[in-house]
Amino acid sequence: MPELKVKDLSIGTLVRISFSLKPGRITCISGPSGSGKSRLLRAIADLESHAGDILLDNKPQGAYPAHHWRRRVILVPAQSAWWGDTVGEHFLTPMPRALLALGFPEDTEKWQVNRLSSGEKQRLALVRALSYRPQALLLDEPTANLDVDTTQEVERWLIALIEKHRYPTIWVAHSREQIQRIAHRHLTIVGDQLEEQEIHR
Ligand SMILES: Nc1ncnc2c1ncn2[C@@H]1O[C@H](COP(=O)(O)OP(=O)(O)OP(=O)(O)O)[C@@H](O)[C@H]1O
Repeated sequence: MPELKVKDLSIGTLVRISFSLKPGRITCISGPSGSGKSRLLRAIADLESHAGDILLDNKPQGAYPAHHWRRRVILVPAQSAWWGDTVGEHFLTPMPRALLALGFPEDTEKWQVNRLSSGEKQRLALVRALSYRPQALLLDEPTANLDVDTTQEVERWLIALIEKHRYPTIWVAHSREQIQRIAHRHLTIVGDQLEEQEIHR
């Protein structure tokens, strides 16, 4: 997978921030509520207008039709939207292995969306994103609705996939313990900038 580069990006209160995401590496981003984590992800996903450059494999965001970029650099928001009636119709390709790995039964793709719990929605939104065969992942608090055991199961599953497919990944996280478990790099929003944090293990 290619590298994802953010150069001199300004969005909301963040001013001219730059960083690179390496293939197969997880960059955790943390920061106080309202500091702009979700907006940063939305800008990188080309869902909000912004100043500065974002490049995938050295090709700028503007060189891709927006819908192509959004499939490649895919955002999984904290609260996922579901537009169809059944789970399976949201997947680009059937995802039996991922569903099995997350402990979902075989008929999950036939489930009605309106029966899903918030934790099921959150995990199925990850499966849906992967069905689009992305080249980079932007994960906004992907385990926020999950209990401790399920959180660690999803972490292990995601880490294995990120390593296998070498997705450059941003993972917004609040929990210090989670960041210690999963991050290769940790950036925190401080004022209008991102600050590098040490990861204590
Ligand atoms: N489209 C927008 N236009 C102007 N301001 C916005 C827009 N979207 C969000 N904001 C504001 O920008 C700030 C940052 O929002 P954002 O959702 O990125 O915060 P966050 O760091 O993800 O917070 P949390 O941890 O609570 O989810 C907030 O004050 C929010 O109200």
